[in-house]
Formats: sequence, C-alpha cells, structure tokens
Amino acid sequence: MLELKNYNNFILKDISFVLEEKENLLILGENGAGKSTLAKVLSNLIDSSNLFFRKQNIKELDSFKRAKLINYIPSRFEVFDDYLTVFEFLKLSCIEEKNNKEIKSIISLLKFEDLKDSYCSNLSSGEQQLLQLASAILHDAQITIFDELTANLDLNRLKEVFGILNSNFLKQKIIITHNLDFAYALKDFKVLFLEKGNLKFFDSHDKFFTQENLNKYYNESVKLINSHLVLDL
Ligand SMILES: Nc1ncnc2c1ncn2[C@@H]1O[C@H](COP(=O)(O)OP(=O)(O)OP(=O)(O)O)[C@@H](O)[C@H]1O
Repeated sequence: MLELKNYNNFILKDISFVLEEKENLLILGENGAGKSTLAKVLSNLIDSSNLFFRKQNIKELDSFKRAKLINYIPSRFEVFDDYLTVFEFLKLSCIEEKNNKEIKSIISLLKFEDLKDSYCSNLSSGEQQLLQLASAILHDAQITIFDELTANLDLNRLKEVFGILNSNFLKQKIIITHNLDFAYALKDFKVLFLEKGNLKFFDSHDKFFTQENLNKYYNESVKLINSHLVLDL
C-alpha cells in the first residue's frame, strides 16, 4: 500500500491518496498540471516526509530498499557515457544479480536483438523509450512509474508496449500519459486526474471514463462513441 498524505509544495496542493497493493494507476492532466512533479514525489526524487509504503515512511528506508521499492522512468532518456551499449545499459539496470540469459530474454521480448551492441546515445527516441521499458522490467521494482513512456512510439510498438504494461511483466505500475486512447484501454488501472496542482479525481477507470467526466476534464473535446474515444478537433 502506497500512501501520500497531505503533500504540498509550490506546485502540488494538499495531495492525498492511497494506492492499494496490486493496484495500478494512470496519472492524467493537462500540460503543467504537476504530473511529473507528483511522480518525483512518489519516487522520493523530491524529498518529503509524507510518503508511506505499508505504513512505513519511505524516507526511513535505505537507498537500496528504496530502489527495490520504486523505480521512476523519466520522459527523457539520458546516459552518462556516450559509448555505453544497449546490453551494458541493461546489465547496469539490474539492481540484483541477473544472468545474461535473463537480459537476452528481455532483449528478445522487445525485439532489440539487432540493437544490443549499439551505443545507447545513437538510438532513436522511440528506441530509447523501449530501452527504458526493458530496463524497468530488469530492475523489477515493486512500483514502476513511467513518465510519458509511449510518446515516441509507432502504432505497432505502442500495441506491443500496451501488451507488456497490461500483463504481469512488471509488478505495480503508475503511468503518466497524454495518450487518452492508451489510458482508456488500460481498463484495470485506477485514474488520478490533476488540474493546476490539485487532485480533482481519484477513483476507478469505469468511473473516470464517462462522457460527463470527459466533458468536465477535457472541455467537451473528447467524445465517447461506441466504446471508443474520439477527439473533436
Ligand atoms: N523545478 C521547478 N522550478 C520551477 N517550476 C517548476 C519546476 N518543475 C516544474 N515546474 C513548473 O511546475 C508546473 C508543473 O510541472 P510538471 O512537469 O510537474 O507538469 P506536467 O503535468 O508533468 O506537465 P507536462 O504534461 O507538460 O509534462 C509547470 O508549470 C512547471 O513549469
């Protein structure tokens, strides 16, 4: 159980919610609403005393336990070494010993065989996102937070990533996305909607994706037609 209690900073306003064990979460909201800031609070990259896992203050955990517990995957991929290869990067992603066979199986899951010896810095933006997903699977944290993981993926890749996120490759997932179709398809996820740093909605997927709520949160520009979302431009 992950709990944030009355968290405030200059962006987020008195945010409280509880994510039960095994629940996954979508964080939605417009540009600048505070989604990435919330993700950084939840992963303790922004220090706070308001975050608890199974009632224990996360601040009290040592860095290894925190790394096992929560992994934040940022929207922008950065490597410290221009000559680090994909395989080497994935090996470094394992915080507990994993053999090369396990790493190779994740490489084939993401169809990365032809790229395994490429330098990470040379990958396309979509390939970098897939590499971050592979890294997250190997890291195998209790909770993985993806900040706009799918922004640069083509449709086939998006479908593959959907399959992975909609299955049990990862334990608990928190996903920030602007892709409403993608969010709508992740039916088992709870939804948290932020507006100007305020938590406006935190409840089930079913309760969020009603025409009434879409009108309210997206200024009547999204229509729910025959179980599909249509953007009314
Ligand atoms: N370190 C900082 N210093 C000052 N302002 C910041 C800082 N980090 C974020 N902000 C501001 O806080 C607001 C929320 O930023 P945040 O990145 O959390 O939004 P977001 O919901 O993730 O947006 P987007 O969907 O555009 O990625 C923005 O207006 C941003 O400019």
